[in-house]
Amino acid sequence: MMYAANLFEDKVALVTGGRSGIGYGIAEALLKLGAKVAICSRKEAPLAEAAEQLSKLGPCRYQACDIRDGAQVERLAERIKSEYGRLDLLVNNAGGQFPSLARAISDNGWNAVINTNLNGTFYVSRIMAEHFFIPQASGNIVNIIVNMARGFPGMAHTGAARAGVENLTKSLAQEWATYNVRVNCVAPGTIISSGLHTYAEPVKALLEEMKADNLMGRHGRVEEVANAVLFLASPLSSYTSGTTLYVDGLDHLHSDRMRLVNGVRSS
Ligand SMILES: CCCCC/C=C/C(=O)SCCNC(=O)CCNC(=O)[C@H](O)C(C)(C)COP(=O)(O)OP(=O)(O)OC[C@H]1O[C@@H](n2cnc3c(N)ncnc32)[C@H](O)[C@@H]1OP(=O)(O)O
Ligand SMILES: NC(=O)C1=CN([C@@H]2O[C@H](COP(=O)(O)OP(=O)(O)OC[C@H]3O[C@@H](n4cnc5c(N)ncnc54)[C@H](OP(=O)(O)O)[C@@H]3O)[C@@H](O)[C@H]2O)C=CC1
Repeated sequence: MMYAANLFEDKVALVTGGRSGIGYGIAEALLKLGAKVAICSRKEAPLAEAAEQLSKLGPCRYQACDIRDGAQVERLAERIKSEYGRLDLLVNNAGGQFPSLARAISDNGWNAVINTNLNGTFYVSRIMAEHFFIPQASGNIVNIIVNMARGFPGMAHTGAARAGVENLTKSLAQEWATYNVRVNCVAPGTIISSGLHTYAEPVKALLEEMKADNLMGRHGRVEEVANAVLFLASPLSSYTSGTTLYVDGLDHLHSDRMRLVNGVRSS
């Protein structure tokens, strides 16, 4: 860890989807640098277990919350207010999707992915801004999206949702600059994390081919995504807002995304 050990001392951060994978890694990194952290996700038991582990590093509270439900997000904001009294950083990490050809995505499947990745991100951002960032006249939002720079064949729903988040980021960054709130995205490529375990064969088998395609010859690590978040969350990036930082070993410039379509076709 090369950032100053007290970089986030006295800062409070909310990491959605913080019970697993990339979100857990981000929460861990923030705690190591002195932050107080809250994590949320839908499944209470693994969330409580994650919070117990993370609490060994520093204060970590949890609350079950489906980011698609504004009322649950409001209750989460109230809880953060009563536990910590303020919020300095929101990491919109919760998200996901399933591989499918576009023509096979049901209306319900489409809506589930849009609601999770786009609507959920908006609800949490607006509610945390109203409760904390705007009254405090300070705040920071980092949205975890995905590399979809050249579209996302095989996961068109999430490509559309994440493109929406990227554009939302540009809008909120401008509207909320006056309140001293910065908003940025981190766009991971393929990262070795619990998220990848959710995919069935033969999509899983594609991961090796995708690794071979990558110009750095490997997949990314959770810590590499967390480090990008730390930079955007910190004063080291104080003049940066409305941008996207790729953590993808160049996949946004060079990758064969159609591999996924071929994998889904043969499944
Ligand atoms: C291959 C390399 C890619 C690298 C880049 C990206 C990597 C990652 O993002 S890894 C992170 C992955 N983690 C996750 O995706 C976990 C979270 N995902 C989910 O929770 C679900 O996928 C969700 C987003 C769809 C939300 O789930 P939920 O609301 O609980 O959905 P339901 O089970 O109620 O289903 C709603 C609707 O969606 C259809 N559906 C769900 N899963 C699939 C599937 N695997 N295949 C096809 N359709 C699916 C489901 O059938 C429902 O539709 P209807 O049947 O029409 O009612
Ligand atoms: N791993 C990778 O290669 C990449 C991942 N990403 C993105 O990074 C983020 C984290 O991925 P990763 O850690 O790998 O995957 P995980 O599946 O481990 O993490 C997803 C997290 O989001 C939570 N979550 C999902 N839906 C909701 C919801 N509606 N409300 C609240 N929480 C929710 C899940 O918890 P619960 O089920 O309890 O709700 C889980 O903790 C995701 O947005 C993912 O799409 C982007 C690019 C690449």
